[in-house]
Amino acid sequence: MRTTSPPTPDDEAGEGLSLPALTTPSWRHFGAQAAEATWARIGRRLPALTAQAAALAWRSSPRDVLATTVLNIGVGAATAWALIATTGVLGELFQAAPTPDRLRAALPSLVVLALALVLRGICSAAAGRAQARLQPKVVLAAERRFLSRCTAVELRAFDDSGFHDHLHRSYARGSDQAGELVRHTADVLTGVVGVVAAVGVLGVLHPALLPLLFLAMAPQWWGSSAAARLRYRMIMAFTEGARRKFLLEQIMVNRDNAAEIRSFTMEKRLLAEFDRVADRELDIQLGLATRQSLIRLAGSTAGGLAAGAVFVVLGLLLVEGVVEIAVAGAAVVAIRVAQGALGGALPSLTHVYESGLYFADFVAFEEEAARRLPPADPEPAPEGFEEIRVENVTFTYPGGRDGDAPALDDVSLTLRRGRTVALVGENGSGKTTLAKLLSGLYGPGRGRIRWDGTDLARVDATDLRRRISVIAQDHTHWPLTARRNVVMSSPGDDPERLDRAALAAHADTVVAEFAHGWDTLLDKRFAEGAEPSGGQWQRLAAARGFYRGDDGDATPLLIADEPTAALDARAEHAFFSSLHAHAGRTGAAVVLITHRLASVRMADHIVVLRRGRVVEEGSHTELLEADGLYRELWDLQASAYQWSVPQQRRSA
Ligand SMILES: Nc1ncnc2c1ncn2[C@@H]1O[C@H](COP(=O)(O)OP(=O)(O)OP(=O)(O)O)[C@@H](O)[C@H]1O
Repeated sequence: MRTTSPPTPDDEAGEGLSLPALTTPSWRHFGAQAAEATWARIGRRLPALTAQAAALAWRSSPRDVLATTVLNIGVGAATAWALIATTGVLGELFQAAPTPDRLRAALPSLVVLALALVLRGICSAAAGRAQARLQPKVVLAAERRFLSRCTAVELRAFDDSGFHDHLHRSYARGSDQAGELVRHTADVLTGVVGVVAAVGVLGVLHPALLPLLFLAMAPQWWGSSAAARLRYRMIMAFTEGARRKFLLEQIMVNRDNAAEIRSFTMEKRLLAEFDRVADRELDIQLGLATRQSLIRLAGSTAGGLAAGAVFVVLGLLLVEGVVEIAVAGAAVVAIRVAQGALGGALPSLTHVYESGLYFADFVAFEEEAARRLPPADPEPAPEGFEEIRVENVTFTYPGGRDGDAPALDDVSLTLRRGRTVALVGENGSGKTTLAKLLSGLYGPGRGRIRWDGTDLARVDATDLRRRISVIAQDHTHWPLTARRNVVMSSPGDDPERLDRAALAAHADTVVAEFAHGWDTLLDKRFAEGAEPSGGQWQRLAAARGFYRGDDGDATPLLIADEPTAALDARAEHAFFSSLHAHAGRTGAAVVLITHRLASVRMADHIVVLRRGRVVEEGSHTELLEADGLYRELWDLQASAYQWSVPQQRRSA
């Protein structure tokens, strides 16, 4: 017989994880566009991008925009002034006179030069400060607009995978890129002002000097564009690797995975996969460093040759008497200034283009979100109802394929105040979907839901939801105190109402066990935070629903979607009793969704769904007599309990 020895840690590391290929993210498209951008394309888009950046910045802080612009122009003016003063200084210094006389004559121009440089420094520092204040304001304003859009769109937008992708792309890059766009645009402005100042001064000194300036700047232009393209190509080459690395990091640092990583001894395999990806990233980075050095070498060689050519031409102009020596000296300084300004502006130009692509996508998301807002000027929701009528409602989730069956198909039913209706049916039969329509989260595709005479399609959905309390199947674990987790469902903080809600949901016993009672923070990420169990969370979510529903007539509908899935038998029984008591005491209509048919028995009316259609309805007794799907499900659950007792006795 062959025996196999258990794998050693080294075997496990060797196996790796063999992650499959990732799908191409849509934002990669922008990286590709940036990598292929030519100066002509950038130039064509620049006016629109600058206008967008200016509008965005203006909305965030007009004061800082004005300061940035005016101070940058001040930097340019001071630069021009300093260059002209330099000509004056050089002109006096090159006079044929004794040195002390020359120095004395140059002194006024020297003072002007010093003043111009000081002014330039002050303007430059103040412009930097205004720019530094502007960027975070732009990011915050963009984030705020993004979040307000996300929370305002209709819920169905989240079921559309296209919208969802767009949302995540905008979330990941949009607001930051808005800030980058404004920052780089301001940097371009600073650079352009510097170049314009140098060009202006050279033009005044002698127009023949202008071609020299362009000759000196050409290698820089080339080097900058080559470096930018190289950078983008490398980023593109490693995008997939970076995403894999991120994915692996997320698996390893996520608390939810920590237990399974250890149980299945995945540590070495995860690290081996990480090393493989990281080694490839390192190779690419080292390759990038070498190629960047080569480009820098080529750029500086070309720059040196251009500088040599400039000096030769300047020398010829001097010999021919076209320019004086002072002008030639000032021209050298002006060319250096222009080169410095261009060196700052060129990389920013490519960044403006790249940020602009992301920002345009961000703006497109905002426009799309605006199209998905609830209708404007709806009617106010009715205060209450005697009857809710669901009439021939058909509903299909957005993003489904043609031919997909609707989640609800021609469903009709009636709810009345003070009565409990149970929705039952197998998984995927449409119960939760119906509950979401009843709670005003979705509107029906066809058919109507009416509160007495009012069609809910016409009313303000937010206003309507204020009158409904929901105990959701997938409730949120709010990172708040136990008290806030419950009372957040209604304005105000009423201790007696909190006690009643906790009692109804059996959350009082849960809270009694927390170290700080109601003031215990329910999130382990915070200091002294607690971690309730699934059933404890469920009781708190139920208390939240009861708390909201306990306000007289203001909340006439309570919907409980599988509220007891995680509860123990005692808590479950108590919960259903509370639910019925709630309907009796407040006069609210209660909708209960559950697979526990023993509890459904207590409902006033039971609706059975199958594949999105109502197939049976009536009281428990009527449905048992009808001998249909409900009977079948009931018998299955009942037989499990009847069978278990003799079985246990036999084995005892
Ligand atoms: N957000 C969604 N997008 C697309 N389809 C959905 C979505 N939610 C549910 N569905 C589909 O709608 C149908 C009804 O689902 P629903 O959640 O209403 O069933 P259910 O009766 O509540 O099921 P369960 O008992 O498992 O909770 C299912 O086919 C499900 O796949």
